[in-house]
Amino acid sequence: MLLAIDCGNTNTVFSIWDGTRFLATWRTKTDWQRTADQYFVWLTSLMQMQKVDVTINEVIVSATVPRVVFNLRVLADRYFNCRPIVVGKPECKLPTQPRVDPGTAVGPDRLVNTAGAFDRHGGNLIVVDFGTATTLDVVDDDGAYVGGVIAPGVMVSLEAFHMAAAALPHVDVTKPERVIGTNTVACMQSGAFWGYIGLVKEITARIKAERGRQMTVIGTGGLASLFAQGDQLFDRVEDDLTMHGLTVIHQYNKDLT
Ligand SMILES: Nc1ncnc2c1ncn2[C@@H]1O[C@H](COP(=O)(O)OP(=O)(O)OP(=O)(O)O)[C@@H](O)[C@H]1O
Ligand SMILES: CC(C)(CO)[C@@H](O)C(=O)NCCC(=O)O
Ligand SMILES: [K+]
Repeated sequence: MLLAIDCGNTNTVFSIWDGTRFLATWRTKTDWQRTADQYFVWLTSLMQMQKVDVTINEVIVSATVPRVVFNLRVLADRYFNCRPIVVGKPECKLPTQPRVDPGTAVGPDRLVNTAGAFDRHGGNLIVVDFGTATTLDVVDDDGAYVGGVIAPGVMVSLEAFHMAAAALPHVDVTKPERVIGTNTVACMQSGAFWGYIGLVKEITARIKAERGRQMTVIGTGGLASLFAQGDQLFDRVEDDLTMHGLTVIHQYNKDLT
């Protein structure tokens, strides 16, 4: 059974994949100091609670935080008796090589999103991922990652805003009733919500124009379904896209050996 681990700058998601479907998915805060033993205790207690009675013998990891990889390797080695595949490392092959400037270390999550989206939808895609950063990944017709856009994440900008301005509270993102806020929180929520709608609309339109073709836009990440309520931003919203991409890359590497 495969354990797929998607480690972002904020959260780390663990999913168990039985070859056909995800049996369970659990999320924890990303913390590079968490040890293999701690991961294992946490994971096994959740598995027991949800009666996921399987043996994990394969692990794939995507980590945007390089420092977490060490302890995840120890976890795989000590408790699951295997060497993990780590996306971005030379031993992990990708279905299609990215085409970017030499020396660019593309975030593994973006490579994984690319592989997952291409597997489901074929080429000419824009993947919009609302994580710690808001990223747009452009996928060519052959499935190659050919670049994109990195913007501050929604939570990052709201947190920075709260810290920088003495009179501004912390707010959660929601879809405001109206654009014109009549109190501070509503004003800030409107700025965050419609601001990001505008960002995604403008950038996807410009990407399509720059490439001179129609492209399918896929939204993923925790806030994608919220932003999908604001406008016709996406052709699809797929919350499990990154996890799906991990299973695609894992299968690809297995087939090579
Ligand atoms: N309505 C909401 N308001 C604020 N945050 C939300 C809301 N819905 C979901 N989220 C946040 O979205 C995030 C889940 O998205 P996702 O896993 O894609 O990103 P992340 O974990 O923050 O980033 P990364 O993958 O870079 O670590 C969670 O942090 C969750 O708190
Ligand atoms: C942009 C983030 C932080 C999004 O998770 C990650 O993909 C990353 O650290 N990327 C490295 C830079 C790049 O992708 O070009
Ligand atoms: K993510």
